[in-house]
Amino acid sequence: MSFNLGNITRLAYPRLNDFLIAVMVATPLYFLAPIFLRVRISDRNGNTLPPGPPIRYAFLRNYPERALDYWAKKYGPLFSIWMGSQLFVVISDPQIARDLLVTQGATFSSRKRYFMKNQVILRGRAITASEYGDKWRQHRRIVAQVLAPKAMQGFASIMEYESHILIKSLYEEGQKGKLPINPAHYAGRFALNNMLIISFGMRTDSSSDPLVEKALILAMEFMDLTGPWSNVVDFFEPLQWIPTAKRSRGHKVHDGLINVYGSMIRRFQSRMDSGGEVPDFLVKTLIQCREEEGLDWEDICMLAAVFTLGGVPSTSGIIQWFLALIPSHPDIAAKAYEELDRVVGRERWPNIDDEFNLPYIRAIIKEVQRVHAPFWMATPHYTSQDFAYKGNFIPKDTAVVLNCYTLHHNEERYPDPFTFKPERYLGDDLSCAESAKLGNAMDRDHWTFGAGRRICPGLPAAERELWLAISRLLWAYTFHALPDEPISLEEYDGKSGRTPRAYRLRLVPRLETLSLILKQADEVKISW
Ligand code: HEM
Repeated sequence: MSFNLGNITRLAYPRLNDFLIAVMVATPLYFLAPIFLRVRISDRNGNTLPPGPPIRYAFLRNYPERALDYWAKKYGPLFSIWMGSQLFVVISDPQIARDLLVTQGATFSSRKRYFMKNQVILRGRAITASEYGDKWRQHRRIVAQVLAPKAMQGFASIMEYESHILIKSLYEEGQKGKLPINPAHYAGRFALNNMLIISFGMRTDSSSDPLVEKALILAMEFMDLTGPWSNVVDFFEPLQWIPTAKRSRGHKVHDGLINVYGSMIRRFQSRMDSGGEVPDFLVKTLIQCREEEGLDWEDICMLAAVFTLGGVPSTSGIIQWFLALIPSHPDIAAKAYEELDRVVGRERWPNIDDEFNLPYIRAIIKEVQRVHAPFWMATPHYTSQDFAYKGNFIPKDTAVVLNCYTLHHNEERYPDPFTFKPERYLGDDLSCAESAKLGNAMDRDHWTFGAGRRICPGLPAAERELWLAISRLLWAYTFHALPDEPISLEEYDGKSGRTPRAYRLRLVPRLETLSLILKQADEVKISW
């Protein structure tokens, strides 16, 4: 018997080659798959991750709320998604939001150490970047003294004054309705002055004060750099070693915050040291309790800065969204005018005490916040331990997103959700802060200020500012878009906080009495 070796090798080698090729392809795939595909994880009781897209994403850059809304419809009110190495769980249902973020607050209240926002720019500070724990509790307690609803009553006259100046500067610079204006700068200065007074006891006394420009640019740059989904570097850690232009922008924002707010704090401190009079506001408290509370220099600067970072683009954004919406809703403006004329009259404008007598104006403000929440994803929370919820496993170190866009367009809660319809809030007599505490989460007005232990501590301040600005704008003006400059209600600027794309409108005085009222107060300098 003779063996034909030639035939054997011809038969065996192709198989060997196929096998080797298969191994060469499969091996890297085996190691790379977890980088590109979702992995199945379950706890020891067999609870698995909430369902979600099969592949991992590097970033969701523009309009991420649209992708989240699509996935929520496809995978349900609790879905999960992998962004590189980071697992996210997305909540799109009010009861689940309450069960997890509120009831299980001890597990669902930390923050991810986002590279750009929390490491490069805020360096773990400014409350919003602090992980859940003693430092966060301490910083939140310190600012709560200034921001609590009771403390806000002390700022009522300041906010009334700033809303007066807002209406007046729009009147003067818009030449009584003759000139179209972009309201961004005016709304920004209104919100900035309120925050400067609460934190430093000072204000800018003209629209051209360089501090307005500096503070607003820093806040907008912060919003642009810190989207919860927009930076690849947040989800692929090795990239954090590579210097990039974006990272340099982040460092510049950090340095800008320390320089701008640090130099104001230093001036304040040297006045205190020399025995001069300084107002009794946040910065004084921070300086006085510095040693006792063990605050370092960056803690103080960032706590002062967060008032403008957190409070300015959001509050001014809602005022801008209101002004963007109202020209295309003359029927709603007409109902507002009717209520204002009937309840307040034409001889004076509304003030803080009128709020609960003007339900339609309150309803307009709540509806603007529903259809144009500045943060469609709030600020992601982070889990500090494993948790199982109705068969779903949510591991420790999961980022948890409140999907406000889908929550705010829930047909069952808000029939005809894409229509701007203030009427839906008539009969809701609660403030946003009270509404957030309701036992039935389905009854909550909206989720614009987040939820649970991390809920926005600036809520009482923001509500007052919005009331004064919007009720007085409605009392004072009629609103006109320019025929050849349509105002977009779809597009926006900002990756974390969102403000409308630049637009112009004309604000025409509605009543003769406006000019008399505006004469009652002028710009004043408040500094030290
Ligand atoms: C209309 C205006 C505002 C809106 C829509 C808004 C919205 C939010 C949201 C969604 C969060 C995240 C909540 C969460 O994690 O669940 C937040 C947190 C925060 N906001 Fe506001 N905010 C506004 C005004 C303000 C003001 C005026 C201040 C300061 C005076 C402020 C200071 C903060 C701070 C410090 C945090 C971090 C809280 C924490 O992490 O514990 N906000 N805000």
